Amino acid sequence: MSTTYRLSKAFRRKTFICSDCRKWVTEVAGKQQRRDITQNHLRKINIAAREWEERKDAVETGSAKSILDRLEERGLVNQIVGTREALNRVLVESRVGVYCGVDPTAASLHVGHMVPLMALGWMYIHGYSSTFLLGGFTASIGDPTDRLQARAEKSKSERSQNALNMFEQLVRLSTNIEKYAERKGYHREWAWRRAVKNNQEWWRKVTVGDYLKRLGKYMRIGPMLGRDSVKNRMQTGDGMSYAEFSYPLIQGWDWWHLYQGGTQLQIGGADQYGNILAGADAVKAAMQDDKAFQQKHEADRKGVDASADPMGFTVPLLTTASGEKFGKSAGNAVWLDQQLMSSFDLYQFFLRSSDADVEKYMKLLTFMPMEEIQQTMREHASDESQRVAQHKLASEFVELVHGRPAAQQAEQQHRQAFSSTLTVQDIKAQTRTPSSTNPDIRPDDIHPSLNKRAQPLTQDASYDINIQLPKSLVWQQPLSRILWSAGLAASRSEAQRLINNKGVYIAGQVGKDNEYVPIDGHVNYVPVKDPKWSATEPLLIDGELLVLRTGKWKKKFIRIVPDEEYEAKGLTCPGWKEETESPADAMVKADLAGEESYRQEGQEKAKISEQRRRQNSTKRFGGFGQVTGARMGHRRGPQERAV
Ligand SMILES: N[C@@H](Cc1ccc(O)cc1)C(=O)O
Repeated sequence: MSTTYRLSKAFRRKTFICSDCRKWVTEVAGKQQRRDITQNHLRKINIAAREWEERKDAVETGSAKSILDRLEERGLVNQIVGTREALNRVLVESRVGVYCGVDPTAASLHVGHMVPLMALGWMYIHGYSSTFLLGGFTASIGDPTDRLQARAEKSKSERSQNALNMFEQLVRLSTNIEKYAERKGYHREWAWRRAVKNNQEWWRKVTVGDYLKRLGKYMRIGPMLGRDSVKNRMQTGDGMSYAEFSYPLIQGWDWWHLYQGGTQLQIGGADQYGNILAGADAVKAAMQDDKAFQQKHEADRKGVDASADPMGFTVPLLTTASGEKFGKSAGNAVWLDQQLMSSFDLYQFFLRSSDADVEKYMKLLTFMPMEEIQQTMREHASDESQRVAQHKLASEFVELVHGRPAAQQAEQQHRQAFSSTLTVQDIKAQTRTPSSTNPDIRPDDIHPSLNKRAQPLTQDASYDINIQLPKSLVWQQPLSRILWSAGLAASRSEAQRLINNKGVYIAGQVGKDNEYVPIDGHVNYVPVKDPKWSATEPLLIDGELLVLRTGKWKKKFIRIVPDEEYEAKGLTCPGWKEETESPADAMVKADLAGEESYRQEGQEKAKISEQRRRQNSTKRFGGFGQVTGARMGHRRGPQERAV
């Protein structure tokens, strides 16, 4: 038997066609499976190989840009592991595989994750076989990169819930990337390959013996000890567990696993340079150890001009023009899950981008061609108040992550709610009829809300500007409580802070005697000045409609319904019945608390070791109860108990 045709000069897979029996042979762990091959399939392989050659020629003769040039021009490349020349060569030469991993440390991806995933998306739509990897196993160890303290241990059920959510999200995202690219003129080709994997799949089977013999044996601890994350932990942080110390090798093993199927490249966030570098060494070591693989690999690569070394690159950290970490809006993480952040809110988040940032975000976070971005910026410059570029960015991004119907709906709602000619009549119409007037929107396009926040009027939009609340939660209730129930604040205390800071507005007008009166024509907002103010009823439009705004952008049109009706509809919201804070709110809070402590770490190095010493001694005296007590206190303060 000999191999006459290999798909894998381009793909480098262990799949080939047997010259004797003319069948597909797939080799898995030394075992061969044979399948019939159709002429049609052969033809497709030939076409794909020819197209690749043509593209390669075009790049080599300078008539087309290489993928690396394209990524760089959009600002998607930060540091390269390996040399730029070698990386460019590899990418021009063959359809190498590429992967990017994400650890499910929360229930949802957030905006910051999107930068490396966009780089992966670009590679996918240029024909490189792409793996979206979920670090189900690695998350249980916790990447110690740039952290002075180990991540808080999560329960097994929380970990698996997070992994399930995020896996599903990655599947949806990879499909959306394809759909979105289609609209941008990148039509799916037969040779495009994408996969979503969970590293649990192989870690379940790896034995300690395998790991130590095939990888551990070759890795020197000198360079590993020299990494900043390790040094900082040893000197000023909490010390480091053996598992965390091994994290880069474990990530490296993932790469080795994928490398055997042709994944030569890894992409990561800005902080992943060290892990990718260590991973490249690990792959080389494991390859040296596996003589059989090496021989087969070399045979497969005959005629390929480029290096077979594992390579990679990192993308830049997403920041605002003023240098802040992007992805936290008014203290909240910008989640991509519609159950945690509605399309409307996500749209709004991007609508708030500054003029100095918007172009950069379009390059990093959309598939808009460069010419379209420039054209949009020119239009934007002619009247910045229209926020043309921000609207464009928002609608492109929402389309990418939530799909086109959701983006269209969010845009429509925004344009309406923020138009200067908005009238009470408009709001009444909007809250009475289903908010999705767009015929393209089907319930399947927008997945239903499972979360406990205020529910929308219709089933086919998750969170939106129109909500209903039961009368008992509004009537004679403090405004802070209404804000919380309406989803405008993550807790009652946060709501109270907003009111104290004069960040809450209510649709109405101030009458002759300085009293509030409801509006009836154009919508006007008055700031709530009195922190204890609770006189909401006189401001209800027609006795049933309340319009609230927090800050400049967040609005809710609230229709008040009898409690029985609210209950009959199966609706729920914070404060309703036994509901306390929703899981989503609790998550936002936990994340904020985490972020806050992370931010302070830099300044508090000395304090941390002091704290550790104190904690140790408390533990010795049975201080666990205290720790738990403090946590519970954080979740629900005394003033937040049910009234
Ligand atoms: N360590 C990566 C996630 C990751 C996990 C496993 C991998 O193989 C690759 C990447 C991060 O924290 O962002």
